Amino acid sequence: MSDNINKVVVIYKSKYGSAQRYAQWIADEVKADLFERSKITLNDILKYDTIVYGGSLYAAGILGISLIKKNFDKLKDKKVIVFSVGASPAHPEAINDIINNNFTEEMKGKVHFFHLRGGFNYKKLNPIDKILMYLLKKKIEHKKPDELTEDEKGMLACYKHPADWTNKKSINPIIESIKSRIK
Ligand SMILES: Cc1cc2nc3c(=O)[nH]c(=O)nc-3n(C[C@H](O)[C@H](O)[C@H](O)COP(=O)(O)O)c2cc1C
Repeated sequence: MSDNINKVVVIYKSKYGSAQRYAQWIADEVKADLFERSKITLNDILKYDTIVYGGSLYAAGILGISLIKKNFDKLKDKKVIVFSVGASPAHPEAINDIINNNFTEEMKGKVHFFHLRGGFNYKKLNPIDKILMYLLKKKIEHKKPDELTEDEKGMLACYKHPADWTNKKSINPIIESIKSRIK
């Protein structure tokens, strides 16, 4: 690890691999330790100065965010960076919704938050996710074409053609945040 950054850990929870890929890219870039969420305890996390948590989005929730939420009292004096990974593009309304759905008021003031785009492959979903996404598709299709938002149109297109928006460059703001000493 280079001298100008503190001890960094990257923790992730992913179902189909996008959040894992981003976590791996980030950990490689700053030479941080990398753990899947179930493989690290709170006591181990407390040994680090900077905690980066990444989880993919399912029904507006960041997978495994309870690890940070439940223990925030013990983590709040450290630098905490959270990133979500989802099908939604990172526009301000989407980011606001993610923050409101997943963070306490205290976390909103202290956590450095980023949203990254993952991927979507309907054919590869497990049976339950497939049913959920099928129902979402039906709900979107029920709308009149001129009522569809750009995101909904984009989502419908993904059912036919798998999408992979993961892009190494999009981790750059997170890398900057890890390297900056300001908490
Ligand atoms: C059942 C289900 C619910 C989802 N809900 C959301 C969501 O609320 N917001 C979003 O942006 N993406 C949502 N997605 C898309 C996933 O977040 C996206 O595919 C992501 O890349 C998955 O990351 P992973 O490969 O790390 O599991 C959902 C996908 C499924 C299958």
